[in-house]
Amino acid sequence: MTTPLEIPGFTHLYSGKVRDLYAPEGRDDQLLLVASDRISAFDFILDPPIPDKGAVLTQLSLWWFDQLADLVPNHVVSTDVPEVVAGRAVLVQRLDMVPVECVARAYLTGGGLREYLADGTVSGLALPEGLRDGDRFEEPLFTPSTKAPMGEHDEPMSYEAVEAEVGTEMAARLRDLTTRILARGNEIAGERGILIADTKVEFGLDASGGLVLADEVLTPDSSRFWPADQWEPGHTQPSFDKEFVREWLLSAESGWDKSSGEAPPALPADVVERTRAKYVEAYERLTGRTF
Ligand SMILES: C[C@H](c1ccccc1)n1cc(-c2ncnc(N)c2C#N)cn1
Repeated sequence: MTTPLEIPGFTHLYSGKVRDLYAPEGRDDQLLLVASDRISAFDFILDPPIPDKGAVLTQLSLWWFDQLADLVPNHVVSTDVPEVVAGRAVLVQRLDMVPVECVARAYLTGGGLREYLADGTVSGLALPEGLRDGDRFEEPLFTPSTKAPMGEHDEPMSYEAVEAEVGTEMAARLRDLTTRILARGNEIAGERGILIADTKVEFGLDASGGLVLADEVLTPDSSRFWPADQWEPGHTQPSFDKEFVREWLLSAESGWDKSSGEAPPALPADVVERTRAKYVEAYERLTGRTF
């Protein structure tokens, strides 16, 4: 992992795969959430970073927070951030984070599909037989998971386990909000030719115990974005944003053997640029704004 960026007036707290968390010196009620240009695929952080990815996804998340403000309050305090992270950082209210990865799925794929094929359930929810990769659920499903330590995979969590962790009332609230956020996301994205297959959101509790939407929301890093015009159940769907990266890494040209466990080679410039363009395209199609 690279050395985290030094930001005068802020203390580095934690680095995730693609984001970093800082504390403002002298203020313990806020945090600075910084999105890097790092891109992750096949469980590796790839090289090189994708120019502007952090800024595009930060601005997209801020737009989604506004679209969802009638549904749930959020943790955004200000976008007046240090110049060195301008456009790709957000000052947020420090919350008591709920220890559950709140995942909602509108389509069956990824880890949910693997669990379904193994035992007919997703996060303990029994599903009908005969579902295929990419099939759409009538309503988004709440399929929570644990918050695994860095580098490990989140484990599916049954709804009963969520209730045991946070209580029945909070569990119901988490399920309701998480599924409604994805449903709203798909209402809006669907009109713009993008399907959001699934998403992970995080909630925290404010000082008065109120539930607040935190982290990032409905970005290609927290969700699976699929081009709607290529949706075809029965096989892996193309990723809206990572397809060029995946295709190149799996091609003979890269020389990479995915099963080797070795880190992938650096991405060629054209793959980097075309991937950057997909992030900008997602932002502009969803928000109607120019990046
Ligand atoms: C998972 C995520 C993370 C972000 C960036 C880098 C690595 C992880 N994270 C968010 C908090 C957090 N804690 C207290 N209050 C908050 N408002 C937030 C938020 N958002 C802690 N971790």
